[in-house]
Amino acid sequence: MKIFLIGFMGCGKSTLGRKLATKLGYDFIDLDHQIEKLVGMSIGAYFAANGEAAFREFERKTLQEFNYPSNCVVATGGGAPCYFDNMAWINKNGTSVYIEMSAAALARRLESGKEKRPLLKDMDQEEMTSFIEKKLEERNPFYLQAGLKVNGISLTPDDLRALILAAV
Ligand SMILES: Nc1ncnc2c1ncn2[C@@H]1O[C@H](COP(=O)(O)OP(=O)(O)OP(=O)(O)O)[C@@H](O)[C@H]1O
Ligand SMILES: O=C(O)C1=C[C@@H](O)[C@@H](O)[C@H](O)C1
Ligand SMILES: [Mg+2]
Repeated sequence: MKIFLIGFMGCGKSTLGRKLATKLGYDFIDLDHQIEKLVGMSIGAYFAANGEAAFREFERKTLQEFNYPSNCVVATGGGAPCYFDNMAWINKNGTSVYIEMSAAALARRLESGKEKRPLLKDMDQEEMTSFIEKKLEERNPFYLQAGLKVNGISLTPDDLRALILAAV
């Protein structure tokens, strides 16, 4: 089974995904890290050098052309499902799981680590909360196409595994 974790920055795709993969005995793939490996720089540096549109193209190519093992957990980039035909591609090729959280909870979590996230790096808590609220409105129509939606607050890898296994 190929499990694609989707959701906003900070919802826990990378952190939970790695632990979930270990529990299932699956490979773990973090598409943001894969992109960083392929372009030879951080996502922040890639945004600064080439802009967001170039990043989205590269992200689509990486998502859709990666040679996935048959059993894996994939942490997608926060924006990946919301561009091109990526969400349809994800649903055609795997089981998608949306880790949902409120804008306020995401903003609290993202306070540390925002320098690594180019879309957020210059914002304070208040700006971040309203930016995330607006982005979630735009992105939810894509995220909500996931086969399964789970609440990301206090979500443990064991909870996530149980919810996924119950749903498939
Ligand atoms: N289930 C959880 N409970 C509590 N804290 C968490 C949980 N999952 C992640 N975190 C914390 O939230 C922050 C963001 O998590 P993570 O990097 O996994 O998010 P992400 O969804 O991969 O974000 P991005 O889309 O930017 O890659 C980290 O500091 C992490 O330690
Ligand atoms: O939500 C987004 O648009 C992003 C999320 C991160 O995972 C990275 O893919 C990048 O920082 C953009
Ligand atoms: Mg991540």
